[in-house]
Amino acid sequence: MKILSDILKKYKYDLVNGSEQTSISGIAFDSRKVEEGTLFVAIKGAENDGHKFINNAIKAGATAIICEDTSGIEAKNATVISVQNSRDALAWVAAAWYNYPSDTMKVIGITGTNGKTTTATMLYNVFRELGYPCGLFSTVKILINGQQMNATHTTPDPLAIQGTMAEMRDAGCEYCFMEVSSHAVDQDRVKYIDFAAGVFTNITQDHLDYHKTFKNYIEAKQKFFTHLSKDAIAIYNADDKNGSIMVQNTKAQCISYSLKKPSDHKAKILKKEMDGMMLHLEQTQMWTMLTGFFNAYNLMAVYSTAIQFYNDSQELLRVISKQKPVRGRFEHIISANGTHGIIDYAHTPDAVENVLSTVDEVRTGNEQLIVIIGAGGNRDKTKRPIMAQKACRYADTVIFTSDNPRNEDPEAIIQDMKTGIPIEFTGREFTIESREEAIKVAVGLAGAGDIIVIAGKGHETYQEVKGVRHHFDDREILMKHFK
Ligand SMILES: CC(=O)N[C@H]1[C@@H](OP(=O)(O)OP(=O)(O)OC[C@H]2O[C@@H](n3ccc(=O)[nH]c3=O)[C@H](O)[C@@H]2O)O[C@H](CO)[C@@H](O)[C@@H]1O[C@H](C)C(=O)N[C@@H](C)C(=O)N[C@H](CCC(=O)O)C(=O)O
Ligand SMILES: Nc1ncnc2c1ncn2[C@@H]1O[C@H](COP(=O)(O)OP(=O)(O)OP(=O)(O)O)[C@@H](O)[C@H]1O
Ligand SMILES: N[C@H](CCC[C@H](N)C(=O)O)C(=O)O
Ligand SMILES: [Mg+2]
Repeated sequence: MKILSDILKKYKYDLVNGSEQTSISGIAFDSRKVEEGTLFVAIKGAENDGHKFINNAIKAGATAIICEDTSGIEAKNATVISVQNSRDALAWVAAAWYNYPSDTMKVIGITGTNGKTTTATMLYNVFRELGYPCGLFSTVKILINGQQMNATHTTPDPLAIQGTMAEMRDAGCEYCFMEVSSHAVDQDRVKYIDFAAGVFTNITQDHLDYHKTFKNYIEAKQKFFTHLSKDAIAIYNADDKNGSIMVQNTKAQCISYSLKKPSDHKAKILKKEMDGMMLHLEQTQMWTMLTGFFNAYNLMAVYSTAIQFYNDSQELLRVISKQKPVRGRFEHIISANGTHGIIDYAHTPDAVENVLSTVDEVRTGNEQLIVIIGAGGNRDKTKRPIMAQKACRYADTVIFTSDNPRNEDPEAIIQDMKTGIPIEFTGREFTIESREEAIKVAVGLAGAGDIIVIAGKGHETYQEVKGVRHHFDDREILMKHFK
């Protein structure tokens, strides 16, 4: 139990009804999760307005309400607090409820269109190997010193973040690595977290369904760096067109990394192969099991961040060079007869370009490249034809298939994609809506040495159709047909 005035101390609000001395047994922003004594925070969302559920929350036992609009509230005995921005207030009370866990550890937030999971996961693994207790928030999973919890979002809601971070604190974590999505910044999910560092990987087209314009998308990511404190460090990719823009308003100390320009940390790719590459970094040659220039950027992000907190460069490079690819990111499987399968989470035009151009660089040129690709439903529609166009640019054969159709018609999503097929490619594509069938056909077409890239779902173990998640795992299906 906590007293309302304690969790609102120093926060700007108006008391509309009741008393700030009200006791609170918990916090909820979903009326369906309210219990006796809960503080209910009403949020205006994309689909619903939490204000409509305030009276339900009170009936369910809420003793206090935080909201922006107090009209229509049948308060009776409930305390009603009016604030300017409920999402901001939710982030504030969530941090206070769990006694500010981010104050007790170094929290490092990683943002960017692509590379967040790869970078955050590698940082977590590197610091664990260096002997530090650590936590990780990622798209794939949440980890506390090796103990796994399921992830529902790339960056969860403020209550889930603060609650999990409190568990990290209780487990003695010294570091917490967290993917920070643009949705999370826009919705204040990470506000009032005391970040020790922020990392920017890159920004290219995605999420225009949500942000509407690329400019808004850039601004959402920039806001994350603008909110860092003067004691924090902002580490950014200087080769990205918007790298310096990200950090232009930050008070944090800025550190840059690059493969092309003068910067604080610089690397060079010496040799690239299917299963790794040789990098030159800090006067040292380092072999890594990750491949592709995009992974050289991820490794630079890892090194440039880690060296801020752990200053033995050689030891750091030794541990970084031992890192394996992250699940579903350029995951390479070879069949008994020598066909190569690559499972990758490329679900943006830039990621498709990067993965396929990398395959193109490491292939001999005599083998076939078959790409299986789809696009998610209820997400940015404008990226669909561009993803298709990129696939056709490098592949010999493209099989268009279903990803997570969500509430859209999978056939219509595929049709959107196919408008991006260049005329000269016509006739080299198939449409096989069933993803399993698409994988089976690709395996049937491929011989020894040929390469099948399965893009878009990476680590995912489900296919989401009309709100239901059916078990589906690209890796499992590929292995089955590889036998
Ligand atoms: C568009 C979006 O980001 N939506 C997220 C947002 O929901 P919302 O605030 O818009 O919620 P809403 O459904 O409109 O409801 C408004 C309010 O009414 C409340 N409500 C609703 C019904 C009811 O009966 N009672 C009630 O109180 C809701 O709990 C909510 O507080 O806030 C919720 C809680 O944090 C999220 O679960 C939800 O994620 C949805 C499921 C989602 O799909 N989000 C994706 C797009 C997302 O966030 N993706 C990014 C990563 C993307 C990437 O980097 O690739 C992520 O971080 O995962
Ligand atoms: N630094 C990078 N630059 C560009 N593309 C990348 C980079 N790193 C990875 N990719 C591509 O993007 C895909 C997704 O990578 P990753 O999961 O690390 O990104 P993410 O930012 O966490 O994605 P999400 O937004 O879905 O959480 C990879 O499978 C690969 O195709
Ligand atoms: N975090 C990303 C994942 C996309 C993965 C792809 N398989 C899809 O369903 O679109 C998103 O929500 O946009
Ligand atoms: Mg991710």
